[in-house]
Amino acid sequence: MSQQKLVAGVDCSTQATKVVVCDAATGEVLREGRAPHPDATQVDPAEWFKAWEIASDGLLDDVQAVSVGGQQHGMVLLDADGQVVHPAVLWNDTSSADATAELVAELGPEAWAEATGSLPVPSFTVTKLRWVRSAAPDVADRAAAVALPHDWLTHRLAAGRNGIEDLTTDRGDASGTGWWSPATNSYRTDLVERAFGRSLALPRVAEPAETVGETASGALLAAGTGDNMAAALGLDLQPGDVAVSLGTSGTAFAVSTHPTSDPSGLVAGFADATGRYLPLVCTLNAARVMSATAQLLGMDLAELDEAALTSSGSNGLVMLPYLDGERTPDLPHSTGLVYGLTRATMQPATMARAAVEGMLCGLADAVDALRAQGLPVQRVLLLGGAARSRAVQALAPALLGAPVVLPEPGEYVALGAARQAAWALTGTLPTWEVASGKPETAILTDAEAADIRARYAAVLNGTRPLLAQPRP
Ligand SMILES: Nc1ncnc2c1ncn2[C@@H]1O[C@H](COP(=O)(O)OP(=O)(O)O)[C@@H](O)[C@H]1O
Ligand SMILES: O=C(CO)[C@@H](O)[C@H](O)COP(=O)(O)O
Repeated sequence: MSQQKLVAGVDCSTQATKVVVCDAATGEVLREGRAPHPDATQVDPAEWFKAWEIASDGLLDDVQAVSVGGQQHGMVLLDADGQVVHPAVLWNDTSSADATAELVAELGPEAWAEATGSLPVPSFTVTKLRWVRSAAPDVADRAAAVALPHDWLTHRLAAGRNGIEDLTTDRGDASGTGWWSPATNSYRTDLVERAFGRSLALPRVAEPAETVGETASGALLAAGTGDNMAAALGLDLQPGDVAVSLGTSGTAFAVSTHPTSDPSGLVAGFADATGRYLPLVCTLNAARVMSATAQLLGMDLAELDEAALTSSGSNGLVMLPYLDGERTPDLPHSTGLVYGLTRATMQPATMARAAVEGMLCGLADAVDALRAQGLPVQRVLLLGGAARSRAVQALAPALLGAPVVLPEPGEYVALGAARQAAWALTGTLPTWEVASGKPETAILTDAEAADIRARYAAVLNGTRPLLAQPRP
């Protein structure tokens, strides 16, 4: 009789750490845990380790391999002894907006896209390096290495790792730094020096199925990856599939066998966790648009959903949901905007509907940007916390312009990390079935969706100078 092998996958995301323990052969989830993170854009990495300890408590006894998927881009600066010298500056911290403009102006958009596959936006780690130089020069002076959230947590979990020279990362997460080229599989250390004024130690880029260490209890540690790359693994994304993830960030991404480079900055030319590529568009405002609107309206998320579904439509009410500034379109200083208030539209249900539509219009533009890069969009797989919303499911097909598949609710980032752990453990990437649920019935016609998107585009384009003003 064959012995069941267990693997664990971790999602160290913006809002929480989630852990799943799975059967390595089938992917069946046997145990799960989660613990929240502080609600901030600069977070002491020790908080992630605390959350990991709580989320994994009592789950790991017989687990043979572990892998960490993590929120992309966050800057973790370490001194020569491997100690953290500043709270990690996360992907959704827009302090580096001016630094971004400087870096883009210095090299030019085409040169950045050619060098790294992407045009840096304030999320990218390279812009945070430039920012810290002037914002906290004493911190910059002490820094000897720079790592990403999943690199740091993997390092922290690895027993017997001695110092910054033992740090590891993977292609997927490295591709979001702004100093690694997916096309050539190599670091551009000149870009670190350009941003930071001097060199820093960088994690070694591990192979996709590599074992990079062992935990204190003797489980193998796989390379880990960025959260979107892990979700692609968890979904077993294939060409023609586009994943739309509605978590803290909104992302639309697809696997590709060739690298992309978009100097317009809309599509980031990332790498995936299998040796391929993962062109991706990311918005800063997704699930939290719904929770903030629910709070405004004095509703919980189920009531917001119900209100959005029963509303007769947004009737011309448009919400640009840039509550945390925005990344795509590149408007880091922007604030949100509600346009089209009349006595008829100034109603809770209409506002609920406009919030869901506004969030989805941002993602519809993201899916169009992937199409413009020549990526086929045969179907959209909806995931992330807000994919549980019935209103989202009902509005998404017509707004995104593609059939929507709803993978069964699950932690696909943690699952993808677990699948990578199984790959490192057994030497073979296992085939795990992804079960699909039944999405809510679609409620918009194509003509209605086109009208909503046209109004959204008109408000966005008409107010761009206003949205570029500094936030109050
Ligand atoms: N039914 C729902 N409708 C809308 N949003 C939801 C629903 N369920 C959960 N969420 C939201 O999903 C978010 C968490 O999603 P998740 O994908 O785990 O995010 P992250 O990976 O960024 O931590 C929270 O903001 C939560 O409010
Ligand atoms: O910055 C990006 C992608 O480029 C984000 O997608 C982060 O990776 C954070 O993701 P969530 O916490 O929202 O899952």
